[in-house]
Amino acid sequence: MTLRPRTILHSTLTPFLYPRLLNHTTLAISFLSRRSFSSTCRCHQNDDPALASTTNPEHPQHEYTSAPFSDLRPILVAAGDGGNGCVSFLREKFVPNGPPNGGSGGAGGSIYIQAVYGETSLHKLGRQGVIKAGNGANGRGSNLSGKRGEDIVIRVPVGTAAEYPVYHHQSASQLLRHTHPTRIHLDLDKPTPQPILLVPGAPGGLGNPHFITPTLRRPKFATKGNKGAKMKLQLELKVLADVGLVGLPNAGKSSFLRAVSRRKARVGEWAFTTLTPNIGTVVMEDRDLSNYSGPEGEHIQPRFTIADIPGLIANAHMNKGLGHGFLRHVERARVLAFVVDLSRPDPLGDLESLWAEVIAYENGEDNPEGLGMMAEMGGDFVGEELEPEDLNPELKAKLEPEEGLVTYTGVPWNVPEDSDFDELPAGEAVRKREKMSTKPWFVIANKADVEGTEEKYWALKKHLEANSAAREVGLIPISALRQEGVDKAIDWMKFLLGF
Ligand SMILES: Nc1nc2c(ncn2[C@@H]2O[C@H](COP(=O)(O)OP(=O)(O)OP(=O)(O)O)[C@@H](O)[C@H]2O)c(=O)[nH]1
Ligand SMILES: [Mg+2]
Repeated sequence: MTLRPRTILHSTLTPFLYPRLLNHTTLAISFLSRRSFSSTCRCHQNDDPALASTTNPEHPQHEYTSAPFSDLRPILVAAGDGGNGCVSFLREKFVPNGPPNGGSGGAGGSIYIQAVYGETSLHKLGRQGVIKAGNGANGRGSNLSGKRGEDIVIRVPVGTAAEYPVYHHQSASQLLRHTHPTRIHLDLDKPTPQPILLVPGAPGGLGNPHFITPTLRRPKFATKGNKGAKMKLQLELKVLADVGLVGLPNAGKSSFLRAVSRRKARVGEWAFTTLTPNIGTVVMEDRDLSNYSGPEGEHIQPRFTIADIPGLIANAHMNKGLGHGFLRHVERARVLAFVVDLSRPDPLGDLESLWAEVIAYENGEDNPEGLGMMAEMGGDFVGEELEPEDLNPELKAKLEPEEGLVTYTGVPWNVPEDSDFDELPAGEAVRKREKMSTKPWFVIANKADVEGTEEKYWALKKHLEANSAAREVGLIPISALRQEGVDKAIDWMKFLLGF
């Protein structure tokens, strides 16, 4: 991504200041008003503002630029082939030329996807190579239809999004054109009790009795089953948390998480200590539990979750897109908590860079071609050519599904009428991203125990208030290290989450 100059950052920051906090005065953060800062400090400050020196020498940069965790998984799925139709005739004593009785082939198995609690990673899926459903069995004589192929249900963690490509006119069967008219983005952010159909199994061939006509009483042909469609799916696991911590490397996000939850997040003096997202849970012991229910409906102590993601960096010395990639983990957070390090030379500039990253991510700027996630991962359409059988028109008409006949329960999207399979509206090709800039947000000003940070805190506060319509600015000074002020940050989270 290209970095925006400072002046632009101002203009992107300003309109989003406290959009949901207007006129809010009840949560008076009185401790904010005249907090005296401790002057004794244990300094973990990094003098080099460019952060380069904070990089752990034992973890050279190329190690972390390769995004080591498996939250994006291209997988190849293949529906089962249809069994062939059978050519057979009744043969009995005294019935020398009996009527045709070839059974039809069984349909191939379908591929389904289901989001379940209990799965935590997409790791296993990646190792399976092609995930293939069973083939339908061939039809047999005596009108015995072939057995259906076995279905496959891909179980993924709740929070997985699946994206897959368009099927084009010539290459897809009628069936697929009905079920998959366009690129699909499926967001499995809740468990799905019923598996969702991804690729329907291919239809089986028809046995020879289907081709009886007034002039042809004993057809000596049947049709072959269709080949099962294959396609490449991009699965993406997004961490689901109520609050997302967004900050530069070393700002103290993991320290904050450690201070407020039982999560033992790794904390280090170097940038990029955190390479995979951590989720911490804050249990609100002061709340009455009767009003809250867990995923299975049972009453639980009210709680919320906080996601600590790897640090975001605006500097060009990182691979393009690395920082943005992690933002997907806070994309679905309900509240954004920006963590700034008051001990750095320009906390305001840092906050603005963070906003710039968020907005660049939201606008898809890490992906200039606008081709969406598939392009990012180098994925492409690998659907097999499903040539229509070379059949006479009468037979073709039989194979074409009748209007309104092909309805698949479990497909959660509507098939648009008259959809043009070859053309995609430009906007739809771009991966859908949630609007992050409209979420409620506040700022955690960390490392307030370090000497000389008080002035920076007030300067930052003044600047935010001057640029905001809100009366109270959620800028909470804390020391994650000493666990001071963190309760106030939690209060803000509770408030913004509506507790
Ligand atoms: N003085 C002081 N140091 C702190 C405070 N909070 C964190 N630190 C230190 O700052 C350094 C970075 O802390 P982390 O919690 O690992 O920072 P992070 O934001 O998670 O960093 P990444 O995971 O690399 O993005 C560590 O050396 C911490 O001990 C604080 O409140 N005061
Ligand atoms: Mg960390």
